[in-house]
Amino acid sequence: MAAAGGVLLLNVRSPPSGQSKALKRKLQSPHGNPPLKRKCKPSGGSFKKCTTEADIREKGNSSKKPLPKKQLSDSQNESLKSRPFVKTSSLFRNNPDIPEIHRKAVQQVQEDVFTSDSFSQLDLHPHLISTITTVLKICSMTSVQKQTIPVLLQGKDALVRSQTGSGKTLAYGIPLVQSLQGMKPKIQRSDGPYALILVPTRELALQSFETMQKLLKPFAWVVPGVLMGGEKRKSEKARLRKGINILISTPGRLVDHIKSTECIHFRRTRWLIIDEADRILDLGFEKDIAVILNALNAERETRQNVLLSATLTEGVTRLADISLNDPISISIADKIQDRLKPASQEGKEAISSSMFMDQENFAVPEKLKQYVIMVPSKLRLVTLAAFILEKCKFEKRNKMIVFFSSCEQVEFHYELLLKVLSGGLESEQRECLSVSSAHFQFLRLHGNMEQEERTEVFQEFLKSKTGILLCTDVAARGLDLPQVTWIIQYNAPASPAEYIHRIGRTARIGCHGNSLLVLAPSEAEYVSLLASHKINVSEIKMEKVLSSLMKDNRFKLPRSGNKKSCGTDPQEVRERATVLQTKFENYVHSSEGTVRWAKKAPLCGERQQSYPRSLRLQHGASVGDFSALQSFLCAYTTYPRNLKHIFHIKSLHLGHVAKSFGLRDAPQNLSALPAVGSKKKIKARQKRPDLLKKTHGKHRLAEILRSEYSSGMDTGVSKVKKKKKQRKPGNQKIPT
Ligand SMILES: Nc1ncnc2c1ncn2[C@@H]1O[C@H](COP(=O)(O)OP(=O)(O)OP(=O)(O)O)[C@@H](O)[C@H]1O
Repeated sequence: MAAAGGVLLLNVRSPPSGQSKALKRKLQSPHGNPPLKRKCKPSGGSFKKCTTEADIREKGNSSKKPLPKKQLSDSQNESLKSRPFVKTSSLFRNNPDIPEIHRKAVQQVQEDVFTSDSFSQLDLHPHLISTITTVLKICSMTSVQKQTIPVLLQGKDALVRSQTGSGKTLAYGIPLVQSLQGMKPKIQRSDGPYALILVPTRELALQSFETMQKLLKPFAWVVPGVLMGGEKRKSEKARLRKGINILISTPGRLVDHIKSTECIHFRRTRWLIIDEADRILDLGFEKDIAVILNALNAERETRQNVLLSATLTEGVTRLADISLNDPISISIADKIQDRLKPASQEGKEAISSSMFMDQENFAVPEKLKQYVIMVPSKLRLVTLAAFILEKCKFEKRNKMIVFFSSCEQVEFHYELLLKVLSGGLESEQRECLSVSSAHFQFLRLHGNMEQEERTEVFQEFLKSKTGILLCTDVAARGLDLPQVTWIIQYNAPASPAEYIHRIGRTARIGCHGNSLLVLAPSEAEYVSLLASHKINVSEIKMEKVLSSLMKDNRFKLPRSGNKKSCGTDPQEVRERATVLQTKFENYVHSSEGTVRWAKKAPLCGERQQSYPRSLRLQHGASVGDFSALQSFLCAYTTYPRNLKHIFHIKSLHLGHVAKSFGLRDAPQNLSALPAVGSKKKIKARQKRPDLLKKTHGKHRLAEILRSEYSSGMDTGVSKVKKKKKQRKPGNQKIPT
């Protein structure tokens, strides 16, 4: 018997007393919202039994229907009184059909990662070769290294494309170190930067810095340094003053120093390396790059320039035009395609072949198995949880990254999964903590975290053999996290290129790996889109993933009699999924704060106070302006125009989506855009229509999403008090 609006009352064992109180409050309209629609009113201050376990059966067996309350014995009544009921919804009703995936299998672009050639074949300093073999423990070159290193050693500019995890960092790092260690007169620390390496994220900056440190071991007079935001500006200035010869930075942070740090200069900068070049151009970095190029050009005429990425897209042509001088194009996949072509075609191809000819078909690591799962919105959360349970509890030895489309979703799911799957809920602790918590190590990484914590998390996940990292695209590019076995894309990426980078966090340098893309039925066409870029995905059925719940008795429904579970009985799988969903909902509805956190932006001034205490303590102001659901909707509106037919906000059922955030109802009056900032800020915007315009709609969204990659300092609205350093006009002025 379903209550109004498809809501059921389900009796599950021992919910925490706090939760039942919260439920009562909810029913009494704690936020001033209208009370939830129910057919069954609570009697005598406690919840009346409306539905039992049998009621969640879609095709209910009449013999299993509950006895009416009046027919229950006194002892049964007593036991029911002591077992409060938990509201949940029907997960398996009114879902859209899951479409069949029709697409032809495509021949994926593949690259040979390794060559049999050793580094000793190159004209490198013997100490550099011994560092490569003893410190980095690398013997033979990868294909991209074999092709790139000689070109860069000749002093040429290059545009380098090779698949994720194929060794591009060393492809530029080795020739850079070879060139700088041999300079006469010997490089002095106080000379300042000879090389500038730009990367899109702080973690990648840190990683590249560590690689350079290793390569420079025998050449201690060449000093690498990193500027990445989040650190005190003062200490970075001090390091710049002392001298950094190989400067690794995120664009935003570097621009900040260009504008505010007197001692920064590029008089001797003869290398510019832009890693993840296509990403650096996205989301507004272009402006920063223009400032940087102007600063470089103003101080030195010639420079060797290198652009690298696994996905050099059209945007890079523009960057290549303004930053490269007669570059050599290196594309490993193209080389292989050429080899596979009949001899008669080769000449023709060579003439028309350009770096960007095949740019929309990206190479995928050979040992990477890609899967897709089609999940109706309501079932997303339980399916994700079941998948995590299967891979990280029952299979073990898995290390997983789960990508979300916003910082708020990462925080929210981190808390939710930690509490519910790791047995962090009070009620669970007694029964299950010892069993389950040992299997899960949840970590999270996103652009709204304090830098110190970001670095800690990154290092911890780097070193651990297992664990689940929930993150935004801040971890999608360049990060080399060993032994990652699964990549989950819980929200689809905005482009096939981003898909390639996300999945590229596994199956690196010839290793095995797996990826899973979660799509709603309305998003099924994304599979064809991937196929059009020569990306093949195989389907995993949602039912199969949910059946993992049969292995976890925490989600077993207390059944009438002693009926045994029968393997993967689909009905019991559904029951267990419902129990799990109920646990999520109980947690979310356990306080007003969590409900609001899941649902919508806090009111002005009460932002932090209403979040769970643990969150406030842990993350301080890091929980942003958005709630999780709102931020999801917001991100959904930012899919590019050419994907709107697949990801359109109108195709989402808000009530169903709310379920996947552990909410029992669709929020009322939810606008896709949040109430941004404080009353003061809003007032200021009213006075400044230009600002309002600037921060409105998509621009605002782009800014928010871009914050993932920002320097961590307010570079947009200039707070720089120091007088801007006057620079000589450059010979190649780039408009900003
Ligand atoms: N010649 C080599 N032999 C074995 N391992 C190597 C070799 N060169 C690099 N590696 C290792 O391969 C891993 C991936 O390298 P790297 O991070 O440079 O890849 P990438 O091509 O830049 O990937 P992405 O496109 O994701 O940024 C690193 O752990 C690196 O140490």
